[in-house]
Amino acid sequence: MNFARMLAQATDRHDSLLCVGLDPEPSRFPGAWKGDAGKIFEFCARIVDATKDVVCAFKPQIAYFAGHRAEDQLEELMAYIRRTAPDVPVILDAKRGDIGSTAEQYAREAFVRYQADAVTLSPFMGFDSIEPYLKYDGKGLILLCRTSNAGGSDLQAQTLANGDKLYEHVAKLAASTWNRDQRLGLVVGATFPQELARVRELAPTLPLLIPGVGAQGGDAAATVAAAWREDGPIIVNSSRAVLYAGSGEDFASQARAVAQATRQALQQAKPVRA
Ligand SMILES: O=C(O)c1cc(=O)[nH]c(=O)n1[C@@H]1O[C@H](COP(=O)(O)O)[C@@H](O)[C@H]1O
Repeated sequence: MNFARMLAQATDRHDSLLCVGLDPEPSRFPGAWKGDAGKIFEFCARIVDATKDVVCAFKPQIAYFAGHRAEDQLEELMAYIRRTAPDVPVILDAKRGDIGSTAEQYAREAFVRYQADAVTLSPFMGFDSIEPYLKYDGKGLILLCRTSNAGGSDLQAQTLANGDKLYEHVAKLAASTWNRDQRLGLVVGATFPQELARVRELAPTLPLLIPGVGAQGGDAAATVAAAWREDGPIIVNSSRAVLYAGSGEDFASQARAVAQATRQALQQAKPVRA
């Protein structure tokens, strides 16, 4: 099944706009697992078990695995999610961007090695750095547009010769010429609700991956108000606030409680249908 359809079904079935980000940091693991990079898979699998019925997606961040020489555990985790939560799409957060021949290898990594349903990409190197990923039917490509960090403004807020800010230009391209077969989405931080609303205006129906609620302080209600549309999917990511909600043996149920509360806050912020 393609990414867009999986996302729509998981969003509906679980009544959820929440994506749980899988950013395993061993130094924050509970109890006896603390500091043990050999427990990355187990930690993430427990989080998946505890939240799979309250999310619209999972988003493993590849650096948290690669940084600990734990790519094998990421492969295991991807297979585990596929097996135990087959209806939940998985976005591999890799933020790749390179010339076409190298991009082909990154695309292979995301979609063949890890079997992801979608991947995050940097659009900085232009369309030919994105094109190789389009060869994989049905997969979603989510381009960085207005990132959640303060430094995102350094480049993304610069005004171009045509009067657009760089992030606006990215949104326009993704909503038009670059979106050849309707598989592009955009990353926009919850920490910048005004820019989020602007991106939604420029790209009314594109899926928006919105990180920054939870640990980065973005507001769930403001996020939904700025970006949610009946025909424009949003995927609101929270990682650390969910993963490290508890530090004891009950960490998974604590994670579930925070995920449920975040999911509810997002649902409640949706406009009531007339
Ligand atoms: O592409 C992303 O997911 C991303 C883009 C962005 O602008 N900001 C951002 O925080 N992220 C990722 O989203 C997650 C946010 O984690 P928390 O701040 O712990 O919720 C991390 O995995 C980041 O790498």
